[in-house]
Amino acid sequence: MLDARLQFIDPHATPAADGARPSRHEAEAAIRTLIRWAGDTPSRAGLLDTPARVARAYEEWFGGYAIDPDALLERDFESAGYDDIVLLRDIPVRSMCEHHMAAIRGVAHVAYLPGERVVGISKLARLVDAYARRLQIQERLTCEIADTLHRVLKPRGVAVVVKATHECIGSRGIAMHGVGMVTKRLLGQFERDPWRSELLASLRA
Ligand SMILES: Nc1nc2c(ncn2[C@@H]2O[C@H](COP(=O)(O)OP(=O)(O)OP(=O)(O)O)[C@@H](O)[C@H]2O)c(=O)[nH]1
Ligand SMILES: [Zn+2]
Repeated sequence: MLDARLQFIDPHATPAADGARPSRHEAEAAIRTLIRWAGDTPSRAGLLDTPARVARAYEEWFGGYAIDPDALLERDFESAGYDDIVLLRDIPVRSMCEHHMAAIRGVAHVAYLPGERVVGISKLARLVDAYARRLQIQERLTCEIADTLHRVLKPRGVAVVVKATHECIGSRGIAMHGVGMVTKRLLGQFERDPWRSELLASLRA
């Protein structure tokens, strides 16, 4: 099933840059190596199925590589005269930091100012998820969501705000739980007033 879903390879992700994609068998062997390196014994009963489980979990956490984000926005509709802000708030962000492969958790707010066309709101949430479920830094995640929506839908403006906490600073290193990071990208008419102020007011509301 996974291989079928992996037909799309994101040009920015270069997943095959270090060689062909390893087999599931190789992935599970790598997890056994990590278990041993952590200090445990992969052959003990409780860990026997763990490599397979972790591989399946990786298919979910990194399922974004199999999704073509542009294709998510293919089906659009006439905006029917609506010309004000469309804002989808509090879209869950479940990502992985590319430095430590640790969880990034938070929300994204995605807004656009329609031109001729609008998209189904679920597609905005799917777009966030497609880029989140990859190895990321928050800045790139924010830009990729905004730039794709801007390029494909061609609205008058796009704004993306991501608010997230990073497990890599919450549970290791500086170990400061609850520190939040906020990133935003404003494009087109959101770069200037009056829409910039309108947007920021909508986000505060
Ligand atoms: N800008 C940015 N930095 C991030 C993000 N996720 C994690 N980081 C940071 O990436 C940096 C990697 O720095 P390194 O010095 O190479 O790694 P490290 O030795 O593990 O750093 P410490 O976390 O300070 O212990 C750390 O400062 C992380 O806090 C992100 O989304 N954006
Ligand atoms: Zn990290």
